Amino acid sequence: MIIYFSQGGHTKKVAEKIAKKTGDQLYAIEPVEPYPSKTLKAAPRIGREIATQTIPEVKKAPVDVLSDDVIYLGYPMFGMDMAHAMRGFLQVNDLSGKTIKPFMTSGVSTLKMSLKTLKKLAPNSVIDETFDPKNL
Ligand SMILES: Cc1cc2nc3c(=O)[nH]c(=O)nc-3n(C[C@H](O)[C@H](O)[C@H](O)COP(=O)(O)O)c2cc1C
Repeated sequence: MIIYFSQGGHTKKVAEKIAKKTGDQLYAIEPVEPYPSKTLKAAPRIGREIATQTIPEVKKAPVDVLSDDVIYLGYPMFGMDMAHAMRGFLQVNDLSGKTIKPFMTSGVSTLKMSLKTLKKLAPNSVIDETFDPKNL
């Protein structure tokens, strides 16, 4: 299963590329209050969430979304770390015992900059830090 958050579509594109290669299904996480798809409109909210360290409420995924042992987990980098919407997802969805293959899109930030947050929010998962969708 490929679980991703994408505000502006970049991460969605990468998720879809992974799906083509692996045949996995896609699940777009759903914030209770959706972000505008136009980045100019979404940016003030994202900026506020970064400044105030606010985690938005995110819907719980259906059980079948969480049934695979391997989860590809994708998010944009916002404020040099994992997008807050993905943090909200990990707070209400338990990925214990699973292998997480994380990927991200960003301007300049690296995946590594988000791994501390990922490990904190998925403490009982195996994180494949070497995963890179380009190598699929
Ligand atoms: C409010 C805001 C903050 C951002 N912060 C960062 C950042 O800290 N580091 C970075 O490399 N890119 C940053 N970006 C760029 C996004 O990570 C990049 O455009 C990403 O591909 C967006 O993914 P999406 O289209 O799937 O939402 C930021 C973008 C926005 C709108």
